Amino acid sequence: MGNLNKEIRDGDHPDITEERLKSTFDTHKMAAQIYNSQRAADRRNEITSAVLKIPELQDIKPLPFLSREEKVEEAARKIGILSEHLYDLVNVNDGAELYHLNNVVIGGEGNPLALHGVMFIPVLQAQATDEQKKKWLYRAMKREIIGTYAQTEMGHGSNLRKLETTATYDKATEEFVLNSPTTTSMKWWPGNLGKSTNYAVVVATLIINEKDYGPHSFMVQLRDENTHKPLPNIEVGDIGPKMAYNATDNGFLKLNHLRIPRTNMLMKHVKVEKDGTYIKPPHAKMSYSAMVHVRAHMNNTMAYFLASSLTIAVRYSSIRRQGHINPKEPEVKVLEYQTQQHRLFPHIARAYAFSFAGAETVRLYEKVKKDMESGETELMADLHALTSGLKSVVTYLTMQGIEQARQSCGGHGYSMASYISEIYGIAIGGCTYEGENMVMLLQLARYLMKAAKAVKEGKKVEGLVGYLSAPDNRHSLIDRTPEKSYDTYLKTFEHIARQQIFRAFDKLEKMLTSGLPHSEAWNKCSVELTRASRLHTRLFIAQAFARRVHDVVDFHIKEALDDLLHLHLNYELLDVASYALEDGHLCGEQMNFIRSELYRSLGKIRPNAVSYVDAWELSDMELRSVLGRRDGHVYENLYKWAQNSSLNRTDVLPVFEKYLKPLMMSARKNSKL
Ligand SMILES: CC/C=C\C/C=C\C/C=C\CCCC(=O)SCCNC(=O)CCNC(=O)[C@H](O)C(C)(C)COP(=O)(O)OP(=O)(O)OC[C@H]1O[C@@H](n2cnc3c(N)ncnc32)[C@H](O)[C@@H]1OP(=O)(O)O
Ligand SMILES: Cc1cc2nc3c(=O)[nH]c(=O)nc-3n(C[C@H](O)[C@H](O)[C@H](O)COP(=O)(O)OP(=O)(O)OC[C@H]3O[C@@H](n4cnc5c(N)ncnc54)[C@H](O)[C@@H]3O)c2cc1C
Repeated sequence: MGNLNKEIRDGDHPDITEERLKSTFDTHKMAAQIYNSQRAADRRNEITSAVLKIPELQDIKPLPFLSREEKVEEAARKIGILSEHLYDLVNVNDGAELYHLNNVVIGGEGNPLALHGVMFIPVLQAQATDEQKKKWLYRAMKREIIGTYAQTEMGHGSNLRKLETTATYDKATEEFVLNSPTTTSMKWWPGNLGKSTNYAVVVATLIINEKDYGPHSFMVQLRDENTHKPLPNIEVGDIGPKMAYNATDNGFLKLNHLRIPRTNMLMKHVKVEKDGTYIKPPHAKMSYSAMVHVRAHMNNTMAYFLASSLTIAVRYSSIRRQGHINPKEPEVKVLEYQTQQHRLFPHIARAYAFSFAGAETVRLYEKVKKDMESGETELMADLHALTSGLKSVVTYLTMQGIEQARQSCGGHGYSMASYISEIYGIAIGGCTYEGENMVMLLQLARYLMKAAKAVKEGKKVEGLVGYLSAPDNRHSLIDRTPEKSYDTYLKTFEHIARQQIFRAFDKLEKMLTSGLPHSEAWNKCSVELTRASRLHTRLFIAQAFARRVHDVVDFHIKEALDDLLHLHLNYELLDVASYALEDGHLCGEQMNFIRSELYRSLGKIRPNAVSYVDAWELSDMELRSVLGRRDGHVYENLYKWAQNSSLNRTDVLPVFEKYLKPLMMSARKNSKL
C-alpha cells in the first residue's frame, strides 16, 4: 500500500516518518469522520494556520511555568485579542470552530468567557423570554456583559431540591429577595464567578407565600459594569487553586437579602405573575436545560482530551527506544511491545467511539432543544437518560485512558513537559461537574427500571431500550459467524445489559414486595443499578461506533475504522464478559476466541497507530506537549523546555546560603567532634 498520509515532512525524526509511511489511509479523510464533515476538518486546519501567523496569540512561555495569576492574565489577554478579531482573523462560524480556536490559542485550562459560552448564553437562549433576550442575551452575545451559571452551593450540588439560596417573592414591591442564609448556602464552584463575570444566572429555591416551588433561575447583576466592583449586598471571590483548570476563577457568592425585579426570573416556560400566581412549566425539568446542554457536548470534549493524551503517548512511543525483543537487533520502539499496544490502542478506539456516540447525542439534543421551543417535551426523558449515562461512562473511561497514556510514557510522562497531567486534571473534573457520575448513573437507572417494568407487564418498549423486549439467544453466536459480523457482538452486549437490567429490577421488586420503602430499597440496589446503567451505555457506544462504520463509503477509511471497531468490540466485551459467563451466554472457548481476536487486532492496528492519532489533527500549539511533538524531536526539546524553569535562573539558589549550607556545616562540625 502506498503512503496515503500526505503530511511527511523533511527533518522529522526518521522513526516517526517511518510510521507515517506505513499508513493505509489518508489522515485528513479520517479527520472528516472524527469532526463529522470534510468541511469541518478543513476549517479546523484553516483556523490553526491563521492563528499560527499571529505572534500575539502564541503562548508567552510553556503554560506549566506560569503562576496562577499569570495563567489568568494570559487567558484574559488572549481572549481580548480573539474577541476583537474573531471574524476578521479567522471568521469563526459556529460553536465547534470557536471551541477549536479556544483550544489552539488558550488551551483547556479555561478563560474568562468559558462559562459565558458554555452555560450562560445557552441558559438565556433556552429559558429567557423574548423581552429578556433583548435585555441580556444580545448584550451577552456581543460580550458587552460576561456571565456564568451559579447553581452549586458549598453544601449542595447534586440534590438541587435542597439548594439553600432562597428567592422569596415580595408581592408589595414586585421583587424577589435573594438570600444566602447560611455558610453552606454560598454559591461555590461556578466557573468564572470569582473575578471575571459581572452577571450570573443564579439558581435559587423559589418561595411564594411561604410555599417552596423548588429551584428556579434568576438573572443577577454581580458587579458594576464600569468599575467591576461587587454591587451592594453581594460578596464574591475566587475559591482558590484546584487540581487543574487553574486559569479559571471558580468562585463563591454570598447574597445578602439582595432585591431584584420580578422580571429577572427567567420566564420563558415558567411564570410568577405580579400577584404571586405561579404558572407551571410544560415539563418540571425544563429549567435543567443548561446542564443537559453541557452533558450532551461532553462526549466530544472527553474524546478530545483522550485523543490529545493518546496523540502524545503514541507519537512518543514511536520514537522512544528501550530494550530488545530480538537481542541480536537494535533496541525497539516501545510501541512494539504488546503490553504498550494493549495499554494504548483500545483507548484510541474508545476516543473514536466517544466521538461517534457524541455526534449522535448532539443530534438528539438539537432536536429536543427545537421541540422545547414550542413546548414539546416528549423526548426530554430519553435525552436526559442518554446524556446522564454517557456523561458518566465516557468521563470515567476517559480518565482511565489518559492515565494509561501517562504511564505509557514512563518517567517523562510524569513531567509537565508531557502535559498529560494537566489534560488529566482538566478531564477528570468531568466525572464530577455537570452531575456527579454515580448520581447520573442512578438517573439513567430510573429510566431503565421503568422500561424493565413495562416489559415485565408485557408491553413492547422502543428506541434506546428497544432491545429489552427483543428476542434473545440463550447462547452467544460470537465465534460461529463469518468474520467481521458485528451483529453477534452487539447481540452479546445487548444480552449482558438486558440481564443486568432485569437482575437489578428483580432485586428491587423483591425488596419492595418485602415491604421496604422505595428509597431504602433503591439504595440497597444502587450498585446493581449503576452496573445496569453502565452496561446499557456501553452497548449504546458500541452500537454508535458500528453504525458509523456501516455508513462510511471510502474504502480505506472504512477498513481502518473497521479494524478499530473490531478491537473495540473484543476489548470491551472482555471487560464485561463476567456478566455473560455467569449465565453461560459465553463459554470458555468463546473467551479464548475473543482474546485471540483482540491480540490479532492489536497487530492489525500497529502499522496505523500514529496515523490514527494524527487523524485528530491536533497541532503542536494545541497539544502543548514536548513528548507529543509532531516531528518526534523529543529529547533536544525536553532539554530546551527545562531551561524555562525559574530554578535555573542562577547556579546557586538563595536557599543554599539560608538553609542547606548551615545544615551541611553543622553536620560536618558534628562529625568532627
Ligand atoms: C460544551 C460543553 C463542553 C465542555 C464543558 C467545558 C467546561 C465547563 C466546565 C464546567 C461546567 C460545569 C458546570 C456545572 O457543573 S453546573 C452544575 C451542574 N449540577 C448538576 O449537574 C447537578 C446534578 N443534579 C441534578 O441534575 C438533579 O438534582 C437530579 C440528580 C437530576 C435530581 O433532580 P430532582 O429535581 O431532584 O429530580 P428527581 O426527583 O430525582 O427526578 C424527577 C424526575 O425528573 C427527571 N429528570 C431529572 N432531570 C431531568 C432533566 N434534565 N431532563 C428531563 N428529566 C429529568 C428524572 O429522571 C425523574 O424522572 P422520573 O420519570 O424517573 O420521575
Ligand atoms: C471543575 C468544576 C467546575 C464546576 N463548575 C460549576 C459551575 O460552573 N456551576 C455550578 O453551579 N457548579 C459547578 N461545579 C460544581 C459541580 O457541578 C458539583 O460539584 C457536582 O454537581 C457534584 O455535586 P457535589 O459537589 O454536591 O457532590 P456530592 O453530591 O456532595 O457528592 C459527594 C459523594 O456523594 C455521592 N452522592 C451524592 N448524592 C447521591 C445520591 N443521591 N445517591 C448516591 N450517591 C450520592 C456522590 O456520588 C459522591 O460520591 C463545578 C465543579 C467542578 C469540579
